[in-house]
Amino acid sequence: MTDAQVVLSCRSLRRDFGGFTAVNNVDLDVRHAQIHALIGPNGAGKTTVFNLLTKFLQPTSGTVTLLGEDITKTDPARVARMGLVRSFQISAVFPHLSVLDNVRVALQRPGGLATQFWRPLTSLNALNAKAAELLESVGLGGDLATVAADLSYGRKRVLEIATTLALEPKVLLLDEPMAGMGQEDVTVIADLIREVARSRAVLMVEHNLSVVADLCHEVTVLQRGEILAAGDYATVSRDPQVRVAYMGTEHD
Ligand SMILES: Nc1ncnc2c1ncn2[C@@H]1O[C@H](COP(=O)(O)OP(=O)(O)OP(=O)(O)O)[C@@H](O)[C@H]1O
Repeated sequence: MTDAQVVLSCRSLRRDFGGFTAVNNVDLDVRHAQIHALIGPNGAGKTTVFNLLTKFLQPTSGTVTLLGEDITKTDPARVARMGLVRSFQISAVFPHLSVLDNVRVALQRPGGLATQFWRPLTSLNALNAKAAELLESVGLGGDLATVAADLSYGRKRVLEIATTLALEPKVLLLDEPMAGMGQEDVTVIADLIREVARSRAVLMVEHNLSVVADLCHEVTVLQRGEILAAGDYATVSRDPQVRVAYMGTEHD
């Protein structure tokens, strides 16, 4: 479909839980500067695939490759340091810290831009400029002193994405970034994801199909742990099997 560089891929990925196969024979190619959606009904295996790619779960069989390196047996911390970063939901934000402090903390995490733990506390101020710049770039420049808990739901999500950007991901995995949002916030987050994906790959699980249609270059549909269809949204949404999986019918 495109020649863009593949930065994250898996082949024949499988994960069994006891006698139950949650993910089977999954091949994915996630490309630089593209947004790739992983969709499918509840229980299709999306979260398990995310866990396998980030190495929170070990595959039963198959391989995972990041930036040309086989990471099938690599531990999750190293995978994160290599640039595969997963954005968790809003709980990842410290509610009682200011917006600026949330990003300063993120900048100091292992893999963040600044990891000089041995420096005195006052040197944290040196991070202010970097944190402010990052927050400016995501549209939170006017909220540096706001306590995170006081942000609107949508802006909390923007902050949460900003804290993951502090880790300078090469591949960003987003788990239902639009969950629980009204249309106004969906538009803000969609614009942010589009911007973020200009310089990195994004793989996202998303239930909102109009967001997927609008935002994603490539769509992989999972059902019962296996790939049902893959391609651009127009192709995938025309697929009779996908229509049955989503709507229980092939008809409009
Ligand atoms: N640790 C586990 N032990 C046993 N079964 C599991 C485990 N984790 C997931 N499963 C099963 O694997 C299947 C896929 O689950 P998964 O959470 O990956 O689906 P999903 O597509 O993310 O679903 P949802 O959209 O509801 O979040 C489900 O049937 C689930 O019950």
